[in-house]
Amino acid sequence: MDVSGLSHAFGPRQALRDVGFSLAPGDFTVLLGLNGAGKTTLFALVTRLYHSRQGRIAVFGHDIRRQPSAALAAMGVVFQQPTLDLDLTVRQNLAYHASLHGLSGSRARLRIEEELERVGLADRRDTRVRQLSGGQRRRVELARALVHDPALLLLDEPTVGLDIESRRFLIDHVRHLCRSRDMAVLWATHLIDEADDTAKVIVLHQGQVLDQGPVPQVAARAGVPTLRAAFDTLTHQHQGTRQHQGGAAR
Ligand SMILES: Nc1ncnc2c1ncn2[C@@H]1O[C@H](COP(=O)(O)OP(=O)(O)OP(=O)(O)O)[C@@H](O)[C@H]1O
Repeated sequence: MDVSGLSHAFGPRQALRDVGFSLAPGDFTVLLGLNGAGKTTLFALVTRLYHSRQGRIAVFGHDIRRQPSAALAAMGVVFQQPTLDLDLTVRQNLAYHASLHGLSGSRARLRIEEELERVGLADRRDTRVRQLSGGQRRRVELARALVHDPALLLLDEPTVGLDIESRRFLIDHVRHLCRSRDMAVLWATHLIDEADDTAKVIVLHQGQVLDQGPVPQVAARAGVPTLRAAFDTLTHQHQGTRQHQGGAAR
């Protein structure tokens, strides 16, 4: 996926400013930012919930404005807010999604079984979602996002509200998928420890990308040993620059 020059404002509030990055197949990239950094706005633009007026978004060659169907077909999304129908069974939720993506009959059944098997929920296929735990629901959402075999997986704060075990399962599973399917993953979070040294990171703060790249490189550029320290350094520097600019303008 290639994003360049992306900006978005809600009235006078600038939520994103000139954001750019690229994701290659097999990349596990953490979009790291505090609450309000602009992560959800970015997801909304990439998934066409909002329209981008400034900038370009292309999903493996498909421009989101000119070829929206092809671009959306190439991505799977786990939104921040749960979006399963609680009164439908696990399988019904996935079947509905599969048919939206043009999968039906035996192909859909096969793909649903494969993904439920992978997240360890094949034996809950006929259970209503309402009866599942929070961690299990998240796993169903992940299976659903993958049913149509996307080349790009987007997850917005996927571990919020999960216990340690469910969180570990989700991270390990997604990292494994990334490697085994050569899938590009964008994992948005405010939890720094979800980006280990083998991940790439995009540090998003107050709508701007402050730095991006492999975690060790981002830390080295900031002149500190860890991503946590790099995040603090970058955000403090940014704060300083803004205050300086504000002062100069007055
Ligand atoms: N619909 C909206 N109308 C006005 N302002 C908005 C709207 N949605 C987001 N914002 C503002 O845009 C900025 C970015 O918000 P966004 O939700 O994208 O951040 P975030 O990084 O996803 O944070 P969180 O994890 O809390 O959702 C914030 O200042 C927020 O208040």
